[in-house]
Amino acid sequence: MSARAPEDSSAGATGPAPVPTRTVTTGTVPSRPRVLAVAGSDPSGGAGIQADLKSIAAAGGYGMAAVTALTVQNTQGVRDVHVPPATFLAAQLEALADDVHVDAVKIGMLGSAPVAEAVGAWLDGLPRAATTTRPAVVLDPVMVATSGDRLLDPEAERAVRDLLGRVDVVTPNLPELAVLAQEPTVTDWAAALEQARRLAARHGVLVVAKGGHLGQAAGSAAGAEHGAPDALVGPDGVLVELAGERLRTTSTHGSGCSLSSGLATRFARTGDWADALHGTKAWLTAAIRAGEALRVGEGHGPVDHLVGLRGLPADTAPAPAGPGSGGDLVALWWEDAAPVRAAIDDLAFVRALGDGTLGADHFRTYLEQDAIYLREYARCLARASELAPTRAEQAFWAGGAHGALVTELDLHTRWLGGEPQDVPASPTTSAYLDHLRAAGDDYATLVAAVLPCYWIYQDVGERLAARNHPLHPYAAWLGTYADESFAAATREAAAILRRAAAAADARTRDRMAAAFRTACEHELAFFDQTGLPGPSGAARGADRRRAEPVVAG
Ligand SMILES: Nc1ncnc2c1ncn2[C@@H]1O[C@H](COP(=O)(O)OP(=O)(O)OP(=O)(O)O)[C@@H](O)[C@H]1O
Ligand SMILES: Cc1ncc(CO)c(N)n1
Repeated sequence: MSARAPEDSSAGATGPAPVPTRTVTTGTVPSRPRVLAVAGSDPSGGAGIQADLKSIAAAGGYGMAAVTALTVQNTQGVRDVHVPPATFLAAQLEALADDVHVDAVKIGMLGSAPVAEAVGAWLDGLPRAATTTRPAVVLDPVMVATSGDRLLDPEAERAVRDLLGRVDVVTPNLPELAVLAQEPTVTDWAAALEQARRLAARHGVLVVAKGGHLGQAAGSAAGAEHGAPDALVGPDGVLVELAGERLRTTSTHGSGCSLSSGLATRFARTGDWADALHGTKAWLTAAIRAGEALRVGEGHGPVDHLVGLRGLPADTAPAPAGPGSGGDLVALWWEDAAPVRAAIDDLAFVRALGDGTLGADHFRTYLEQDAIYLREYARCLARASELAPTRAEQAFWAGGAHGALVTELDLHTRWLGGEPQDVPASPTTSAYLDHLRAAGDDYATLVAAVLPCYWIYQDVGERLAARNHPLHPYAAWLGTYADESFAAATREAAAILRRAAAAADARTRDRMAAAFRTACEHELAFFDQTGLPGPSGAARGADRRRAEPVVAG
């Protein structure tokens, strides 16, 4: 399962091996990989082996753990560290290797140089690359906890650096990246990617550069403007870059541990580091978002590793395992669409609607197209009602169709002073409607295609409604967004989609994911069709282009 040979362990002494992102295996990829975490223990359950085991399970693997160190730790900090003899860790690793076929290894906190050296010796004894039996190895070079406490002796940094040539992927945060590269800590993302590339080239290893610490070094506490990007970087540069929304939360304790063990598990299932990082990032973002609700501790709380299990009705089995299906698919699809949603918030039209500077002509053009859209959208909801497998779902979609025609369309025509006359559907409106109709008789795909219209409207609307005030020129309009019954309908539509996804086979789930994503992109194009120029036009271009093939097809 390994992507590379372990020979070049002495930094820079030999030429680094090429680092492919897609591993050619002679065996089959296991659907339930056996994944070993070699890491420290965090009694608060958010980081270390406790996080790893939950993360591995959430990604569909079987988790095992060899403990390198014990910490006295809660969400506020690390009070003490006890490192048992390295020989005891070596005995744990040996006992496992004697008995269990390990598909992937994640290495976390090592604590001391002798422990790091014992792990290195164990890695050296594993079967060589290009066989079916060598596990993929991810190293999370843990040096400092989220709370700021040290978790590695300074003299052990060299021993961790020595492991770089023996692993497939290393996942440093920005300060750890600098220590490994033996260079100053960088403060911007472009410099981080360049530093990661140098490290990858020097050691023949793939580097996942993590943007969680961006903004901190520059002194801005939240760093919201930096986002939370991650990237997979090889010796020749960036292989995959994932934009990430920076969530305003303190629930990030153990996010690095969770990322690395999720990555190792997903790689063992797919054989592709880029896919594995993509899936892990989508899951982790959902897990960070859900962390606060766990209400664990007063400091940096844990992420909710099992976010994928929440919200599934008790009578519904989780979706069967398969690449990319890690529990709550609908939450993952929503997270996957985060860049599209961010681009909607960023549109000149949406900003101007929020701050009240939107011209009446632009608003009118938007409403006219939306009225045309709503009449057809109501027909799609009526079609969902026709296809619904239960009476409750049939009634729900019939109610949705009625609501779109009566409540929403009435509002439009009142605002416009009558039904739009002789206004043709724009290419953008037609393309969106064609996409909805393309689901045909496939109920699950149709439900996936119609949901973004509810969800994005409700989500964007919530933020717009928060900016309303009595003197706002569109006060009456923005007021309609804060409607709790619409929010409830959105939740119900999402629950129906979740049930449909849980019952669907893998091919249908793929179709559903594409229908959901494309509908999100049509939402972006729809909001943007009034031709209002905005500062972020270049960023939006990519999303618009993705929606275009649907117009052609
Ligand atoms: N506020 C946030 N919002 C969204 N994602 C975040 C946030 N903070 C961290 N992440 C993500 O969590 C992962 C871990 O990132 P980070 O750079 O914080 O690693 P770390 O310092 O090793 O983590 P740890 O907190 O476990 O020590 C990355 O995927 C990062 O993008
Ligand atoms: C045991 C352990 N490993 C790693 C981290 C880093 O988050 C931590 N806080 N505790």
